[in-house]
Amino acid sequence: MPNNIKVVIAGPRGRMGREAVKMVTDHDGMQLVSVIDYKNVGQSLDQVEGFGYLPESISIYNDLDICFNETSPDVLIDLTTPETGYRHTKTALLNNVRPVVGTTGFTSSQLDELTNLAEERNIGVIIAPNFAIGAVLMMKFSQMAAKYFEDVEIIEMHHDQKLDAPSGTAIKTAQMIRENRTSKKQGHPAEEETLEGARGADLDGIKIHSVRLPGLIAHQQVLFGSGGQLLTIRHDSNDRASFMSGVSICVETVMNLNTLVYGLENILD
Ligand SMILES: NC(=O)C1=CN([C@@H]2O[C@H](COP(=O)(O)OP(=O)(O)OC[C@H]3O[C@@H](n4cnc5c(N)ncnc54)[C@H](O)[C@@H]3O)[C@@H](O)[C@H]2O)C=CC1
Ligand SMILES: O=C(O)C1=N[C@H](C(=O)O)C[C@H](O)C1
Repeated sequence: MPNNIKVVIAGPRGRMGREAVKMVTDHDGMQLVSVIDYKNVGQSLDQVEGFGYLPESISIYNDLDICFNETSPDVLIDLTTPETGYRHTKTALLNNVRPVVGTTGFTSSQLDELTNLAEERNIGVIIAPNFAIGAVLMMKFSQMAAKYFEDVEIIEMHHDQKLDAPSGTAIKTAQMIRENRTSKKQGHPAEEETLEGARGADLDGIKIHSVRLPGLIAHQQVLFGSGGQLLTIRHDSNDRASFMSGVSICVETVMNLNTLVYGLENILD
């Protein structure tokens, strides 16, 4: 396949952004046409530390409208922060650039607003809280298990530089489990927290516990319990390369969408 999908990446110096720059640069069917950052604006990415391997110059922009106008990307990959990612996604839609969003931490009203905007503009968007295929399977297996186990708690564990809690993956997992589970308040009916937060966050009765420690990357376990048995479904991303095949699938798929898709599981066969 020739270099036919033109891609811009927001957040290229980040942990995920650096992997995405490599993935797009190495991909025969994609061309990195520009990046969005607030540092080194007007310079070329190959002059920035860690990007000396790039074979050609890639302009760094801060203003999205100018970037889109001058480099005509088809797809924006956003790997930034919740506030910036939301703003970028909206601007991309208004410029007919298709967003593939890995950034987590959007509120449900922001997701609703972006869904409506995509529909109005008749343009595809993929928002994927987790691009790792193994994580998608963990979520799907958990959704299956929820038919048989009504008591479940989620423990997500991430590196200590993560901004949002709970993780986007944990929220998506709970939402998928909720589809197969009768709403239930778990634990003892009279249980009380003697230390606030001890029982974790609550999504329709599903408890979510967030761990943040140096040394971790991205891990989650979903625990299902019933009389005399415990089922644990666990996924570990030990390297951010684990997310890149999912990013690549999303970039290719978003070219043929005209609505917003929330979750990689919705586009995998
Ligand atoms: N969907 C998925 O599979 C995954 C999603 N993530 C999410 O991706 C996002 C990024 O994660 P990391 O790379 O670990 O974070 P990071 O902190 O390493 O990178 C974020 C980057 O965004 C840049 N940035 C912030 N504001 C900006 C702006 N206004 N314009 C341009 N760039 C800006 C920062 O300079 C930084 O380089 C997070 O929301 C995280 O939760 C992370 C891993 C996997
Ligand atoms: O910030 C991260 O690192 C990750 N964020 C995503 C999330 O919030 O679920 C995906 C993955 O867990 C890594």
